[in-house]
Amino acid sequence: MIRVQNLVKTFGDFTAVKDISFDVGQGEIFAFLGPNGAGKTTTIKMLTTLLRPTSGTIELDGLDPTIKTKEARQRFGIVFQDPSLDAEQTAYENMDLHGVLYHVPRKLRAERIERLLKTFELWERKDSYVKTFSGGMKRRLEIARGFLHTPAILFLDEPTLGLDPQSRNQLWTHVKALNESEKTTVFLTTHYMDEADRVAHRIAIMDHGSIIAVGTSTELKQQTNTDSLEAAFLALTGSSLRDESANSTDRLRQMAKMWKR
Ligand SMILES: Nc1ncnc2c1ncn2[C@@H]1O[C@H](COP(=O)(O)OP(=O)(O)OP(=O)(O)O)[C@@H](O)[C@H]1O
Repeated sequence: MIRVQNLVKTFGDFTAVKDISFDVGQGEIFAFLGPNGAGKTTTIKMLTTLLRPTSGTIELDGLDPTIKTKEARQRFGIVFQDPSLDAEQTAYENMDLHGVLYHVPRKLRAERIERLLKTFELWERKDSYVKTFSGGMKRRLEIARGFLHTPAILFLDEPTLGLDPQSRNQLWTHVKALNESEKTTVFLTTHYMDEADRVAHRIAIMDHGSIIAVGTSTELKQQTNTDSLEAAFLALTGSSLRDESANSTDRLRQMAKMWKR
C-alpha cells in the first residue's frame, strides 16, 4: 500500500531524511517512532504531497504522489498535530464540508457521517459548535473526518498529543475498530510507546533522518534484549536529548545564513 525507496529530503545543506526505504502492507497499522527532530513529520509531509522529496520514490496505493498528486490525495486522509477544524461550525457541518470537498455523494456522505460520528461517540453532539468541544472530542472529530471519504490510507501525525489517558485509549480503540472493519492502512507517529505497542502491527524507529530498526514490538525487544518497547527504543536511539541539539544546530544554521546576507 505504501512503498518508499531511497527517500531523501534536504533543507539547504541539512539532510532531514537520509535515504530511507520501507513498505507498509494493506490494512497494516504502521508506527513511526523517533526522538524529536528525527525526521518523522518531514517523511509524512513527503508521503502526503505537502513536501517534495529531494530524491527517491514513493508509491501510495500504486500511485506516485509527486506525479498523480490529485488522485493520490483522494486515496488518503491526514490528521496532523495542528487542529484544522472550523470552530465556528458544528461537528456535522465540519464533516459535511469535508465530504463535499472530497466529492463523497450526498447519500453516502450522510450515511458515513452518521456511522463515523456514532463510532467516535460524537453523534449526540453533532449539532454543537466545535468551539464547545473538549480537546479529546476535537481530536476524535478530526479522525472521524479523516475516515469520511473511505481513504485507503490514514496518516496520523501525533494524533494523541496533549490528550489524557482515557481519551488516548478511546481514540485508539476506535481507530483499531475502523482499521479492522474498513481495512484502512494506518500510518502513525507518536511519542507514546504504549500506544505503538498496543496498536501497531509493525514499528519503524527513526533517528537523525535514518530508519535504524523495523519490526514488530516483540522483534524490536528481542533484537535489543529488552523487555519493553520503551527500553528497546532507548537502547536503539540512546538517551541524550535531541531537540536541544537540533535546535542549536538550527540556530547556528540561521546565524550562518544571516552572515551570508
Ligand atoms: N522547513 C524546514 N527547514 C529547515 N529545517 C527543517 C524544516 N522542516 C524540518 N526541518 C528540520 O528537519 C529535522 C526533522 O524535523 P521533523 O519535524 O521531521 O522531525 P520529527 O521527527 O517530526 O520531530 P518531532 O518529534 O519533534 O515532531 C529537524 O531538525 C527540523 O529542524
